[in-house]
Amino acid sequence: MRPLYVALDFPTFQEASLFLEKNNLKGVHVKVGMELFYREGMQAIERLKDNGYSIFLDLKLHDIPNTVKSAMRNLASVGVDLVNIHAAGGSKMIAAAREGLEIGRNKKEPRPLLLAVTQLTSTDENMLKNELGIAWNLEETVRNYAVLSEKAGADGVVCSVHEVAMIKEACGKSFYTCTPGIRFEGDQIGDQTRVATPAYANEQGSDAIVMGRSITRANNPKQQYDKALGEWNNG
Ligand SMILES: O=C(O)c1cc(=O)[nH]c(=O)n1[C@@H]1O[C@H](COP(=O)(O)O)[C@@H](O)[C@H]1O
Repeated sequence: MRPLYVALDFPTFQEASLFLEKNNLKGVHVKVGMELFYREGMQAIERLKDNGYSIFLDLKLHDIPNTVKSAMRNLASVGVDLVNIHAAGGSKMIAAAREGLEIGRNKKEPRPLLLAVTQLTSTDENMLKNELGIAWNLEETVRNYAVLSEKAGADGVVCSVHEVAMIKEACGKSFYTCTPGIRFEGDQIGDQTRVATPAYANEQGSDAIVMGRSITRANNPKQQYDKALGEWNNG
């Protein structure tokens, strides 16, 4: 079954684990991002792993190749499912990230998959053109970054659901697509712009979805999680 990663965007490990326990979400797939990691560090990852969680470690590395390689070597040892970088770091940085992962991986476990963020799901056409100064349109930018990432050794990308089919066509069916920006019909979209429902992600063939606030900030998170899982698995 393809995973639904719940984004544990909480300020402390205590709040994150209380959330999982209180809502009977023990053992689900989770994503740890900057908010939690910058406070709790690798200990949080190790504790989640000890408790049987599958983890997407979302730190979106973007630096010179040598620094990214060394950082990835350290991150790899803990044995998470997925790690990510920004494709905008370029092909040398992406290749260095892959090298770091190969060197640092725990040989008893599968190597974490390396995903490159194409364009954040909060970015829209206007921002791309008028703030980032990118001449391609959004679709072309995402496609070009995906192709660049694939050639440089990434296992897949983070993108919006709307770009999955195009990326699979350009990079091959097995190139992994992880899609955040997931909302239920009628939800507040907040700071996201390229959003889609879990059902549409299923229809478009995403390999994994990431869902945060529509579950974590809901009145009944467990009910929303079950609803998302139902849509995601059955369309
Ligand atoms: O790499 C990511 O996880 C990511 C990439 C992206 O383009 N957009 C995006 O929203 N994310 C992450 O996915 C989560 C989405 O959270 P919600 O908008 O609350 O569902 C956040 O933790 C983001 O950091």
